[in-house]
Amino acid sequence: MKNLKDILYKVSIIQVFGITDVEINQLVFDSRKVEDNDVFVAQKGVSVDGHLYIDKAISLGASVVICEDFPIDKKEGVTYVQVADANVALAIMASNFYENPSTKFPVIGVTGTNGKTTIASLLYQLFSKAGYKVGLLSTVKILVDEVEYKATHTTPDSVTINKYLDMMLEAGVEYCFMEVSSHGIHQKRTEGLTFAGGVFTNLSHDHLDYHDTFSEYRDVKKSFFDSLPKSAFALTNIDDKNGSFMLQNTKAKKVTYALKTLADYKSKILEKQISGTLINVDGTEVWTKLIGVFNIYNLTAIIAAADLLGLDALETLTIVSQLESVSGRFQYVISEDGITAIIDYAHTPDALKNVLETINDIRTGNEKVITVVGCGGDRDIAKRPKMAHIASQLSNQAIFTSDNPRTENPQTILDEMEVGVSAENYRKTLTVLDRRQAIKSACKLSEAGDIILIAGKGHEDYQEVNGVRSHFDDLEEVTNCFNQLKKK
Ligand SMILES: CC(=O)N[C@H]1[C@@H](OP(=O)(O)OP(=O)(O)OC[C@H]2O[C@@H](n3ccc(=O)[nH]c3=O)[C@H](O)[C@@H]2O)O[C@H](CO)[C@@H](O)[C@@H]1O[C@H](C)C(=O)N[C@@H](C)C(=O)N[C@H](CCC(=O)O)C(=O)O
Ligand SMILES: Nc1ncnc2c1ncn2[C@@H]1O[C@H](COP(=O)(O)OP(=O)(O)OP(=O)(O)O)[C@@H](O)[C@H]1O
Ligand SMILES: N[C@H](CCC[C@H](N)C(=O)O)C(=O)O
Ligand SMILES: [Mg+2]
Repeated sequence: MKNLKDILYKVSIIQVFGITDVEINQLVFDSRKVEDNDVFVAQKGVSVDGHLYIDKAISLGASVVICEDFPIDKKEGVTYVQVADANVALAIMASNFYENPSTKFPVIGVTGTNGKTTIASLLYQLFSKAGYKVGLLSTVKILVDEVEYKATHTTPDSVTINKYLDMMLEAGVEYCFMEVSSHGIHQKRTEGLTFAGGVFTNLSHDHLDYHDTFSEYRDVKKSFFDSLPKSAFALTNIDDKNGSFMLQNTKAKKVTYALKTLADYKSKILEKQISGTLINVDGTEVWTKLIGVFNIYNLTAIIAAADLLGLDALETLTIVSQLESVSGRFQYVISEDGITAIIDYAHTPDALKNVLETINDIRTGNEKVITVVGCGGDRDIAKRPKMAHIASQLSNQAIFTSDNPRTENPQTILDEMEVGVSAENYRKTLTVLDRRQAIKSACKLSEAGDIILIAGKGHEDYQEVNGVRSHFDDLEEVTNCFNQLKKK
C-alpha cells in the first residue's frame, strides 16, 4: 500500500477536502475499473467528462477523488483533491506511485509524424544485439526485455507507462525506447517522465481532426523537446522543415542528423536495391537490409542515438548491417510467379508518397505497381483525397478499399478519397469496398515482376467496423491469394 501524501508530491494542488495521510490501493481514471481504496482521477476527456463518474467511483470503493472541479455534494470519509490539470496530476502521481522509474535508467522518447515505431524498434534491436537488456513501448508491441505485451496505443496512458517502466527495472532492463505520439503529449501521458533523450523524425500532415491546425500539431510536438532536462540530448532531423524549430527552446544538448544538410551525424546513400541499401556513414561503408530514403533517415537517427548513449561506433555499424525491418514496415513476400507484395503501414500522405517513390526508385523495368489503400474512419478526413491522389499518381493501378472504417460509412470514405484523383489518373483507379476482395483483385491484375503495395495497416491484425475488430491481416491475405493462384 502507498500513502496518498507521498504520491501527491509535486502535484499542483488548489485545495483539499479531507485527509491526505491515507493508504491507497491503486490509481484509476476509469470508474468502471475502481476497487476498494482506489484513487479515482476525473479527466475531462474528448467525448465525456470523467467528473460525471465521481459518485460511481465512490460507490465502487474509491476513497480519494482527484478532480479539477469539486462536486457540490461531498461524501463523508472521502478525500477530494482539487488540481489545476487532472491529466498532469495523474501523470505525476503515476510516476510517484511507481517511485519514478524513469529517473533510474535511460528512457529515450521518439516523436514525429512517421518513423517512430521504426526508430524505437531498431534501437531496441540494436541495443539487444549489443548485449543489453532493453525495453520498448511502441505501436506494434511492448517489450520488457524479451517478454512481449500487447500494445493498445502508440503512447499508453501515464499509469500504464510507469507500470511498464517499473516492470522493466524489475527485469534489469538498462535502456527503454518509447514512442511519444502527439496525442500522448497533448493528453499529458508523458508528463513527469525524465527522458535521457528525445529524437525527432519529421513532421507532415496527420491528425488534423484532433489538433485544430498544423501549427498546433507542430507546437505540441515541440513541447516534448521544451520539457527535456538539461542532461538529456535532443536529436533532430535537420533536413526536415521543422527540424530546427523543434529544438528552439530546449534545455537539452542539441544534436542534428541529416542526409542533405551539414549535421553532427550524416549518412550518404551509395546504392539502392530491392534487397537493401549501401550507405556511407562518416567514411565507413555499411550495407543495410532496409530500403527507402526514409529508412536511411531512421538509421542515421539510431546511429546518432547509439553514439550519444555511449555505444562503440564500430560495433554500432556492424550491428546496423544485421538489423531486420520492423513488422509491417516495407515487409515483402514474393510469389512463385515472381509477383512481389509489399505490406507497409503508410497511413499518411507523406508516408505513402515515400513508399511509392522508393518502389519506383528500385524497380528495374516495365513492371506494374498496383497499390491497395484505404483511409481510417473517425480520423483526419483531409488525408483522404491526398492519399488517393498520391496512390493514383505514383502507381499503374490504384485500388481504393476499406481501412478500419470504425463508425463511418465505408463507402463515404472511398467517395471522399476519389475526389482527390485527377482526371488523367481516373482510369487507373478502382474501388473495392471489401479489403479481402481488393487484395484478390490486385493479385489477379498482376503478372510476373509486378509489385503490389498494400498500404495503411502494416502489422495490424484486425479490421475495425462499428467498434468490432475482426481478424484481418494483409500479409496473411496476400499469401493466401498467392497460394490460390499457384493451385490454378
Ligand atoms: C482521442 C483520444 O486520444 N482518446 C483517448 C482518451 O479518451 P477520451 O478522452 O475519449 O475519453 P472519454 O471517453 O471522453 O472519457 C473521459 C474520462 O472519463 C472516464 N470514464 C469514461 C466512462 C465511464 O464510464 N467512466 C469513466 O470514468 C474515462 O476513463 C476518461 O478518463 O483517453 C483514453 C484514456 O487514456 C484513451 O484510451 C483514448 O484513446 C483512444 C482509444 C484512441 O483511439 N486514441 C488514439 C487516437 C491515440 O491516442 N492515438 C495515438 C497515436 C496517434 C499517432 O501517432 O498516429 C496513440 O498514442 O496511440
Ligand atoms: N522517417 C520516415 N519518414 C517518412 N516516412 C516514414 C519514415 N519512417 C517510416 N515511414 C513510413 O511511415 C510508415 C509508418 O512508419 P512507423 O510505423 O515507423 O511510423 P510511426 O511514426 O510509428 O507511426 P504511428 O504514428 O502510427 O505510430 C512506414 O510504414 C513507412 O511507410
Ligand atoms: N496511429 C494511427 C494509425 C492509423 C492506422 C490506420 N490503419 C487507421 O486505422 O487509420 C491512428 O490511430 O490514426
Ligand atoms: Mg508508431
